[in-house]
Amino acid sequence: MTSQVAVVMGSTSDWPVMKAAFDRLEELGIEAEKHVISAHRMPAQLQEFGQSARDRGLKLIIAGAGGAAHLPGMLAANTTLPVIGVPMKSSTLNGIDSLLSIVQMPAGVPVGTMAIGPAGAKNAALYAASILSLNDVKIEKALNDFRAAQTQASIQSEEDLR
Ligand SMILES: Nc1c(C(=O)O)ncn1[C@@H]1O[C@H](COP(=O)(O)O)[C@@H](O)[C@H]1O
Repeated sequence: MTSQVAVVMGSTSDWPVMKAAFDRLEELGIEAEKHVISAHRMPAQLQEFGQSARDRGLKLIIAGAGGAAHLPGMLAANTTLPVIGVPMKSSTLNGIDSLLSIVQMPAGVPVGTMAIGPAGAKNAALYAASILSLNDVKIEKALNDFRAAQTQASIQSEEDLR
């Protein structure tokens, strides 16, 4: 089956965080593939990946990177598919560098930017699911089920506290 979403990261060191996005997509029944493609270290591969993404049948790209995190923006520069960026928490600047590199795109080339770290990675998958649910009732149902389970877990944790 063709993947609907590509989870792309700048380094294998980003995988422990980006796995949260990949796993959440899987839980929602969304076919995904994963790649390490650095805009800085693999510029030709990055361009080729971005420019062929739509023709390969992908619907959306989730891109995680840290530090001078140009990967999501450079993917967005090479495709008109939606790109969702996830800033990694960097060791020196706590991910503020990653966040600002991803969020401050020039007008004309948008990247939908999530929060720093694992919460951002999980929300990237949920946000991707919301977009795909516009044309897919199975994903819409999976999202509704996820929300209902989340609400139930919160109610239960409140009751456990008493
Ligand atoms: N921000 C980028 C890009 C890019 O934007 O092209 N390529 C790698 N990186 C980031 O460098 C950090 C350290 O990478 P290494 O652990 O490989 O040294 C990672 O968080 C990666 O996303």
